[in-house]
Amino acid sequence: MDPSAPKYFTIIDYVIFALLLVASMSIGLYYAFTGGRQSTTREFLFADRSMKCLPLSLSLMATFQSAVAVIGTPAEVYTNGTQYWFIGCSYILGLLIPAHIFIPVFYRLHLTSVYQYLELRFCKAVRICGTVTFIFQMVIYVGVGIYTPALALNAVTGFHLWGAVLATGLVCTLYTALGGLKAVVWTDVFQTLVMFTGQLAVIIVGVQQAGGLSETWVKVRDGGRISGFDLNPDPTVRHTFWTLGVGGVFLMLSLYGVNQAQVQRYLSSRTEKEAVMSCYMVFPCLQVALMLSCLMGLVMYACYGNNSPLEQQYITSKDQMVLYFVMDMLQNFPGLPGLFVACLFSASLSTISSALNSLATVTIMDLIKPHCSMTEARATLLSKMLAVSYGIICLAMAYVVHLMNSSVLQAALSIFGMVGGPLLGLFCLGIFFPCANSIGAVTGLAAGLLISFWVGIGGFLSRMSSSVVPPFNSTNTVAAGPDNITIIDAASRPVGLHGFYSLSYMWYSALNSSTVVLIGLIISFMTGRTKGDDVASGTVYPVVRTARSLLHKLVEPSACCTSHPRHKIDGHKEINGNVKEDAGIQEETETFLPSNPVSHVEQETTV
Ligand SMILES: CC(C)(CO)[C@@H](O)C(=O)NCCC(=O)O
Ligand code: NA
Repeated sequence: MDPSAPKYFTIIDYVIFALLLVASMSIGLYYAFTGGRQSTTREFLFADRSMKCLPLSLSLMATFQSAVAVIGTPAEVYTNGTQYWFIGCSYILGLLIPAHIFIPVFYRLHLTSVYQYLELRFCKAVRICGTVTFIFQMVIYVGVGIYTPALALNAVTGFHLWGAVLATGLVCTLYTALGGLKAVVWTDVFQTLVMFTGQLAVIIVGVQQAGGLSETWVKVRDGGRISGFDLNPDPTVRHTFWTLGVGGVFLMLSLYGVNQAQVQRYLSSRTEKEAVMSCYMVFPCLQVALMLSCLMGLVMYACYGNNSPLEQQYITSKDQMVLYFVMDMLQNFPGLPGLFVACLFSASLSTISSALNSLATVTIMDLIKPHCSMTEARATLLSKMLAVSYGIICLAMAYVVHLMNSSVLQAALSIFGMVGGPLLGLFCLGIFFPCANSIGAVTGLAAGLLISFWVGIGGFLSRMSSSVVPPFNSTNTVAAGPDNITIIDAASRPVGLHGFYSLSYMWYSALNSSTVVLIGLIISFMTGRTKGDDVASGTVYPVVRTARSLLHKLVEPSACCTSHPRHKIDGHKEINGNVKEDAGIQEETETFLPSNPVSHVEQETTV
């Protein structure tokens, strides 16, 4: 059979794909007609603040794991080897810090959106700047998320491009608008399982086609696809242990620490402990997801070696490789291509729905409600209409993405770093630096975004114009192990402004968040820093005191049994999350700052 001929779906494949959409829709309908029937914003946006950690952790993982990762990671591993796998190291600190610093601060303030924190800590203007930046980030990201699976499907199977975009966009918008956060979380759970199953099925069949496990291993090892620790400190090398393991921590913090979509899940937990647990449980889920997508890249290499379908010009971009591989290898397994396409779209649906729900949340809570009072029923109706509107805006954005052209994984992670990075900096400025003031915060954010777009767009343009150094592709991999790559890079290392532009995209988040903190502090000191007493209580994390008490516990282990306040949280287990004004938590909050906590938050949160 001619390998360049388009591969077609069988009827079973279509049925499986349709089943995914029907099942997701049904979950949406179920939550539209049960419980409180989505009649309050508390239910629609916060799932009644009663979620448990298992569904939450799967949902937390699903939010930023879209078809982009399912398609992009194997393509990356196929071309450049397993170096990217080291991003898994960044998950450790990238989740521990949110669990023990961001969640306690945000949860105890009873926020309605993470941007409300910015108003409590700084002022209304900072809150609005943060909200607008977030909306900008998520709309672009969702555009990429809707477009990616549809494009790959179109290129390989001839499936109608805009048909797929519209089908996913509309189904997703509908179940998000009908079922609220409960539907979003439970479809995430279902879709994550479909995603894992699809990937696993392809890997198993792929290993079989490559001649078994040991044969697969020999092929990828001889092909130089197993990378060791690359400890090259050069920040312009795209993927090294430092860019992935350290730069990745900042990326993770911007996503799992301060991104509204994730914080909303922490806030909808029954208890703070449950929120922290869900954050812990994301770790194994993320590692499984990363492992499956990296393995898929290796299996693909074992099957094609250096004769990639891209090289043979059966396809036109790296991002079509995974789907080509699936259609090529799974031809004789009716239903499996459909399962994988369901996997791909599951990954994206779970991302889009989380994004739409969080976009509706910030728009109502940060932009509308503070400025005009309305009844609960009105606010809920408005939230649903906002979810639909954002669905349509994101569909339009998919068209804009269609006009751009870049490797989807790098594009998505660059957006996180370019827009999420400055936001992370803004929150860090507030949480760790009591002296920072509002003017510093706004100026810092502006400076961070400026540098970010300068480097990001400069880098994009200079990569476009200087395709002198060919991307590391399969022709020169035969002889070149990972060491040779470094030499090629070093020889052509760019200088001056070009050096600045060629900063690895994995450092964007770190660079941009540090810029915000640095500029924010300088401006704060120039315009009169905030005095300790003027900082709203509970909005600052006491770094020094926590470090000192940790040290104390290490030196004197017996002291922890008497002075540790943990038993107070445990005492809450049986108390339902609604009763948060309980004395135990008040006391906990007081360990942050010794004055009356959350008094001024209440008017807005306990509607
Ligand atoms: C963001 C991480 C690193 C962790 O969640 C990973 O899921 C990923 O590479 N995501 C790429 C973007 C996407 O899949 O939409
Ligand atoms: Na997803």
